[in-house]
Amino acid sequence: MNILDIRNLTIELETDAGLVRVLDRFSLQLAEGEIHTLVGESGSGKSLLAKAILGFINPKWKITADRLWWRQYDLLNLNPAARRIITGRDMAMIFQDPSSYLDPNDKVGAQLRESIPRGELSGIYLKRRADRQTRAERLLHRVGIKNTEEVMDAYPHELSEGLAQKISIAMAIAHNPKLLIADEPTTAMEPNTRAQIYRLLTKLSASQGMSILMITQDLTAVIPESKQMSLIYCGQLMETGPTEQLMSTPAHPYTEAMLNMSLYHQQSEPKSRLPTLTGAIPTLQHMPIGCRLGPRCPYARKACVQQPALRKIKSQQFACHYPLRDGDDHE
Ligand SMILES: Nc1ncnc2c1ncn2[C@@H]1O[C@H](COP(=O)(O)OP(=O)(O)OP(=O)(O)O)[C@@H](O)[C@H]1O
Repeated sequence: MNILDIRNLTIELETDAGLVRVLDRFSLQLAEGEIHTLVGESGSGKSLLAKAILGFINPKWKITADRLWWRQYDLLNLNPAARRIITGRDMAMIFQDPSSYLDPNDKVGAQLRESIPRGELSGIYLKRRADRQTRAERLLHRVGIKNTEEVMDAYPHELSEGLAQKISIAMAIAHNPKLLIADEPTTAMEPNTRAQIYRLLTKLSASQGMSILMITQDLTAVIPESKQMSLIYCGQLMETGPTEQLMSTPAHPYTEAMLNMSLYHQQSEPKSRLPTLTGAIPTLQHMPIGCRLGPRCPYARKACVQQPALRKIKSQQFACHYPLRDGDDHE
């Protein structure tokens, strides 16, 4: 069952050059307990999508959607107070740089204790304080930290990058969210630490039935446990579906190009340059009309000045007039 259902979400921002569509009819569905990876180059609108889901919205942004549903809640039509309650209760986010999340002036223990929801503690002050401490230690155990006393007594800058990220995950899951948005949580980490963080997130998702929207810029960061994947380019959905299927038989030229790019980088001694995209990502003020990949796409033709509708082959969906594989049933 889809716990998050986004259909044709559009976000327009006011810039010096006028109103710009940073998300253009973007759709995404996330099932309960599922890990779904959103892949897109820098500036493609991934963080804005996360903000729209969490409700961190500037009142000046123009947001429309056929559907922006979280569980049974129609998020766009909730009043701000109700939305804040639902987001605070059900959702959490972690970031690329955990230190942006942690207060540098406060010891880790104090911050962890503070992250435990007040409503879950009862009794007199001394009991609540002791319970907070026990809950904080338990949180550390859940993220695989054993030397709890030492870690709680440290300031954030005294922690390694991986440890700091584990603390930010512990704080994010303190209220048992149903959705965790992980915005490039391992970028710039060394491979071992990266693998540890991924293992931890996968374990948490499996043990708590927590859905995770994993955000990344490149396909090499897509973990096998992420059964679903979506690719976004300049605010438009290019392709979405089962990760394995998209990796083995991409239908969209963008998915193919991203795959080629990641294969190229994985070669220890790259000999041949696999075909990827030419040119550069357009600026916000100069978005192409129709399919925004058009000017960089090797298969583009006249029809691409019209934005393609989403088409479907089994569970794989893509927005392309000239896909690498074809299907019959249109959505
Ligand atoms: N508040 C804002 N006002 C104006 N433009 C914005 C604002 N926030 C984001 N943008 C622009 O919207 C586009 C999408 O931004 P976003 O941060 O969502 O990209 P991203 O895919 O998350 O990139 P990255 O991977 O580098 O974080 C970018 O061109 C960005 O400059």
